[in-house]
Amino acid sequence: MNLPDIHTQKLLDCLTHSHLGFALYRLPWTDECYLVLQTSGDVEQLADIQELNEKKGFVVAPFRISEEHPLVLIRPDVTAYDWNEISEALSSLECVDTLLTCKSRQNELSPFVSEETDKEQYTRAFGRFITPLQEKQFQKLVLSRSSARHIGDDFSPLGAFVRACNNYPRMMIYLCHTPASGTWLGSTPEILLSGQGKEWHTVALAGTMPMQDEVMPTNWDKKNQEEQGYVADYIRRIAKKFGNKMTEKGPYTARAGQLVHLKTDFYFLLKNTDHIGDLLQELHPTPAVCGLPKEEAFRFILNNEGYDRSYYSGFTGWLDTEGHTDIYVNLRCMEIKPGEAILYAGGGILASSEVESEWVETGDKMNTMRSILHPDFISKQMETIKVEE
Ligand SMILES: C=C(O[C@H]1C=CC=C(C(=O)O)[C@@H]1O)C(=O)O
Repeated sequence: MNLPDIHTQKLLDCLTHSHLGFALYRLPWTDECYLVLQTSGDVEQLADIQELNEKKGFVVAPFRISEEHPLVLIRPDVTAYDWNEISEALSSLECVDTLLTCKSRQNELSPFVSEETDKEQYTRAFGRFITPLQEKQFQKLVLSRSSARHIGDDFSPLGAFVRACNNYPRMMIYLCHTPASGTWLGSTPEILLSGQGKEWHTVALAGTMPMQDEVMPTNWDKKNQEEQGYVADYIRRIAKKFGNKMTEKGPYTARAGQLVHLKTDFYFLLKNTDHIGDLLQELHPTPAVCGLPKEEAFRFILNNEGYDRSYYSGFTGWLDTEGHTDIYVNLRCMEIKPGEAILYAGGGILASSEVESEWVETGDKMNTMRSILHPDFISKQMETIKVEE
């Protein structure tokens, strides 16, 4: 994907610190992106996921809905597809001149935390997670962490979005901003729910290995298979509850950037598209980001993980049950703030998990975003890490 013309680049970057809500997203294996923009009023904030029933717009849902992290819906006052349409749509906005003068607000940077301290905190959290797993209170728990990275004043969120599109053809890439949720950029491999009419699709994605010199490893150990099996059992049950004629493909090895995961696809005929919010409510948070049993794991994570997941491991994407819906789990993502980016990643923990390999895995997952942070990284990355296809 090329960058749009310079005026459009500037406008899209300005939108990330404006009072408007917008999302730019590109679906896997496509080369053009969509723009969804709400041109007036505050974005809608919903009290719970079920309120998404019969709604249309771009959804940004946190891991847990709170006053600080509301579930937001961007009303599609303007929608456009490809840079030509997007440029035209933006240029004809009434507020275009005001937009160009929008300055980003100053932000107090997160205190510097060394890699060592990060690891110590993670290790302590791992200790809190592994004990109840070994005592069989949980079958699985997902432990995650965040890490702040400095970004220069000249950082362009749009530039990073385009780099992500070019580096990760298999992923859904999005750049989204609302005053209520902040600015987020992600490159996610995990569909939560997509479809149109009666035909719908969801996946069970779990288990991780690094790519081996552009070759996909397929030697999945018992821990990874078990971890993905839990997710698949859960998704299968929900898909059967809300759908008919379910078919299943997998598990198979699927690439996501410089990682591979185990994936099962579930295709089904949705009984009632008016209840999409109910279905999302039951799917989220899946055991790929939370744990089992679900409610207990959700509470355990909130009380013991030791930090705020915010919108990481929530879900995001386009919702339109009269057209097409493409909603993804918010993984391999970062929040962009003035001067810094907060990167997030986690991994499934079972009683047999080991802290060192889990720590390394979260770092590998964070590299998905880290590698698009700096413009000069693009050439370095081309040399050292081949682009996916
Ligand atoms: C929780 C994340 O990934 C999930 C998706 C695929 C594989 C995962 C794993 O192997 O643990 C996780 O369940 C993340 O990227 O932060």
